[in-house]
Parts: sequence; C-alpha cells; structure tokens
Amino acid sequence: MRLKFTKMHGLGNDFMVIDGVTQSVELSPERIERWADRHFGIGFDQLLLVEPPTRPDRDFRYRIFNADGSEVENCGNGARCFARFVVDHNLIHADRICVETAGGDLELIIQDDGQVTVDMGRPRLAPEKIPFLADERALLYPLTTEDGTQLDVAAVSMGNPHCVIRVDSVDTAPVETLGPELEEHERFPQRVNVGFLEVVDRTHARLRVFERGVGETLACGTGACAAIVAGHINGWFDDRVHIALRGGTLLIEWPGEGNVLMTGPVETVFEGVVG
Ligand SMILES: N[C@@H](CCC[C@H](N)C(=O)O)C(=O)O
Repeated sequence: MRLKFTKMHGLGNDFMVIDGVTQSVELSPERIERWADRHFGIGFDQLLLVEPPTRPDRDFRYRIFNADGSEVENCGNGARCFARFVVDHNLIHADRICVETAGGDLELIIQDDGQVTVDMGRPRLAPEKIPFLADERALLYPLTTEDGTQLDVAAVSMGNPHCVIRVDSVDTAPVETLGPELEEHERFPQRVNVGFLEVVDRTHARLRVFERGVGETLACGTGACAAIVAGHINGWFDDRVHIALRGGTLLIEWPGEGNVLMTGPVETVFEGVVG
C-alpha cells in the first residue's frame, strides 16, 4: 500500500493528514503508532483522516487518531489543518466547510488572512457527558491524587474529555508528573486530556496540555476551548480570550452559552508517500 500524505501543524501540534476520499486507506493501531514514532516513523501527535460524509448535510467525515493508535472524538488544531488540506487538495471549493466527527459536527471557516475559525459546537458540562464520575455538576470538583493531595479541577467535554487545573504559572506546573497520573484517573473512565491553566487577566491566559494518548504537546485546540470555558463559568474570563500555548496563540470566543469559536493559524510542512 503506497499512501500519499501531508505533514501539517497548528501551533506545533503536528499531524499526518491522509486523503481517504481518493485513496483506499487501511489503518491499524500498530501502523499508526509506527508512523507516529519520531525516530523510526514520520512523527506526529495525531493522524487525521479525510473521508466522504455519511450524511447529506455534511461535506466530509473527519476522523482523528492519537499517536498511540486510539481513535478519538475531536481535535481542534487538526480541524483548522483539515480545512486547509481539503481546499489545497481540491476536494472542495468553498471557504465554509461542514464536517462530522465522532464528537459532533464542526463548521470550519477559512478567513481572508489564511487563519481558520472553527465553530467547535457547545461545550458539555454534565459529568455523564464528559464522562466524569461525580454525583452532580459543579464548577470545580475536588479530585484526590495518588499521594493524597486534593486538587480543584474543572471537567469539560469539547466532544473529547478535558480536565482543567488552574495553576499560578505554567512554567512551574507539574505537567510531566500530574499529567500522566490524571490522564488515567479512575474518575475519567475514558481517560482525559489534562490542561494546566494560568489566568493572566480577563482576556489573556497561558496553557500547557498533557494530551490523552500522546503526552504533552505544543498546543491543543480543544484543550484551549475547554480551559476558556472552565475559566468563564468560574468568572475568571471575558467573552474573548487570547490563550498562549507553547507553540503560539489562539483566540477563543465564548459568551457563556452556545457555541465556542476558535481562531488560529495552519501550516503545511511537506508532502510524502509512505509504503
Ligand atoms: N490536539 C488536539 C486534541 C487531540 C485529541 C486528544 N489527544 C484526545 O485524546 O482527546 C486538539 O488540538 O484539540
């Protein structure tokens, strides 16, 4: 099987993007894990697969696989790359693209300056929708770590699950230790992406994310949306927030209800063929 792919990134969160509309694609978790390897493979955080839609009101089906081979529901930085990819590969001629994902529908809007805005849909806050084990919905939940420390965390689904912890500084946040521990915490039955959020002021934030199935990445789009939603419901943010991730900055807009909008850049790195 010789397969054409494109290497892309959104703020350093990098992707192998495959056109599954004009090519027949056979994937397995082992093959994805091998390709994701940064020494023996192509190297990426997620593999994005473009497929024909299963519904007439959608342009494409957008599938996402983490570097560990697991298929997941949503990827925000990937959605921006997806929009650029389908236009550059002449799979569609439009600047507004509707896609279905396992985590819900998204609308992708290509701006005149090349940035892409993604309508990420509504955040889900009910514990059973995340999923998160809790008796009732709360703004912050007490969560006990292995060493008995009690943290206050927010739990948000942007189609995929996120745990958000407010920290004084992302520079000293225990991402490498607490990230993997909370990713597997028993109260998140489908594992979770763990965000460490520093509130700079009401319109600026900093964030590091330990992603489920990958490890710490340079940026996480759904993680940025989840962090701003968590901060907004707790009264820390206004409706438009610039959020700085390790690889660059996203604009997140959410007025406290309805859909979350995320705007940011996209880069194509190279085209390749894998055998
Ligand atoms: N990098 C992504 C999120 C990718 C999926 C995530 N690791 C998960 O397992 O849910 C983004 O930009 O949103």
